[in-house]
Amino acid sequence: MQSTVDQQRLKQDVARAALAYVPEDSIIGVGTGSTVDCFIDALADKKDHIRGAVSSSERSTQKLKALGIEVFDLNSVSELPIYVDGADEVNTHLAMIKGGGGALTREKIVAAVARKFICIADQSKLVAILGQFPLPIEVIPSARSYVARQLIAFGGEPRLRQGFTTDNGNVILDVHGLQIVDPYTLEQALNQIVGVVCNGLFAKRGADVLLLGTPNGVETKHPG
Ligand SMILES: O=C[C@H](O)[C@H](O)[C@H](O)COP(=O)(O)O
Repeated sequence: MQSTVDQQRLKQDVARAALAYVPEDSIIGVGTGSTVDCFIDALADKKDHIRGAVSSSERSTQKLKALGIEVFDLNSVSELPIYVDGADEVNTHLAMIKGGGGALTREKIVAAVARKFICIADQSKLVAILGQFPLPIEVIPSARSYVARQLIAFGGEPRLRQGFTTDNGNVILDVHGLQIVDPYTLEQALNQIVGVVCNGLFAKRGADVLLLGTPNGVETKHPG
């Protein structure tokens, strides 16, 4: 059983390893979460070598700015060489479940713009089949009940994330009990439900590189 201290060290290890992918004089995409927090801390040492960042959440924006890293609006940036973000679960094809922190929609948008997605994660996130972690779905508030009924038809058990509003003013339904053997197809199908803004499956745009933190060092993985 891994202790919290050990897990934090693995997050710091992968965060530092991701710095090798940051091009000089670039604007990079930065995700959200506790692993990305470690990456932003590490990035501060390199801040004079980059132009700045596009952020996927208010949380990361505040942290970047506090460390003196300029944050650009995505609409003012035409290309991003890399996007660095964590995952709640990742499989060997580097498809992911994301959105545990509720930032999935902006994350998917920034990831879509980036040429390369670098996923940083400790070893606990690597799974054979996605779905043990409840799948987050961002929903327009007035469509909440309708979407929940549709999700039951997919075999899942949707639960409203209580007391939580996304940066976009929407709610999150966390879908429990899914065994996601075909993430690409499920991602497309969920997008067809009216009222769904975004789902937390990143399969169409999965990661290009996974930096996986293990007690024996950082392993670099590519889609299998
Ligand atoms: O909305 C949150 C993001 O998708 C995160 O990347 C994900 O939840 C992983 O976060 P953490 O690094 O804290 O486990």
